[in-house]
Amino acid sequence: MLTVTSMSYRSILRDITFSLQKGEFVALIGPNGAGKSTLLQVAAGFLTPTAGTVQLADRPIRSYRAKQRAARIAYMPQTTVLDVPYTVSDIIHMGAYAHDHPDRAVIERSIARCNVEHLLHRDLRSLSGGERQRALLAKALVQKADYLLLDEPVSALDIQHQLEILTVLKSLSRDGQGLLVSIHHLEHVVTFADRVILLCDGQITADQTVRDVMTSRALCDAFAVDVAVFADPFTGEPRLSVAPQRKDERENRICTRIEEGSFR
Ligand SMILES: Nc1ncnc2c1ncn2[C@@H]1O[C@H](COP(=O)(O)OP(=O)(O)OP(=O)(O)O)[C@@H](O)[C@H]1O
Repeated sequence: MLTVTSMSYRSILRDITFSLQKGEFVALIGPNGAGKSTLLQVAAGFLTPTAGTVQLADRPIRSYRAKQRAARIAYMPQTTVLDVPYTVSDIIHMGAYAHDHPDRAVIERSIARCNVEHLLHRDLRSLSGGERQRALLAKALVQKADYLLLDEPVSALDIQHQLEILTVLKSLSRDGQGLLVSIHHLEHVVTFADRVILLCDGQITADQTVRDVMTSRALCDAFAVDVAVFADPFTGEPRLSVAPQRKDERENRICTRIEEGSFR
């Protein structure tokens, strides 16, 4: 288990406590500047908290050597700036650094899952934003880590690739990996996540099931939008609709039209 306890980071994060278990798909949501990227970097061991602890399997995350940690946690940043002539193939194979013997089957499966076969010999710097994001995600998958901490991994993808990649991530969690994924598209959160951590102004304001958070007043307060969650009439799956909050509602801090759907 990855456990964050009473963690603060400078003035950006305050008193953060949560845990991530293998097999969970946890969505990290919150407004711009709430601290999601910073939280992921601290949880992944790349930033040292100014208070509190981050433990991985009952050991401080910072006590792991880089290679040991890479075998347990794969972290994908929101943006990656690389000004060296690596091909996509080079980058993806770097993910295998965490293990003494590269797992060919996992490398091939990750390449296929992220749909980057046709890009393998391209210079990473020449790719489009979405192509680059899929290549870097393939690298993270190749790490075969127990936990994946992914910062907006589908933000640059077209809708088909967003759904394909989120389906892949969901299947990884079903197969036993623990995922903490920052996502701005609330519809995707409803469809794919098991649990939601809502971060507002550096503090966790909700850490509950999708059903609890995505129909709660907290969501409206956090984003100042009008939210409706309902059961898809054809499939029964949860669906979410968002609209700008009406001015009078915003001033009165009234959150309207939150409907409990009959989804699972
Ligand atoms: N290196 C830094 N120095 C100073 N302030 C920083 C630094 N990194 C982040 N911040 C600030 O910390 C806050 C949280 O930033 P962070 O990137 O973690 O937010 P976020 O929730 O990921 O936002 P977004 O949704 O826009 O990606 C922001 O106000 C940001 O300006």
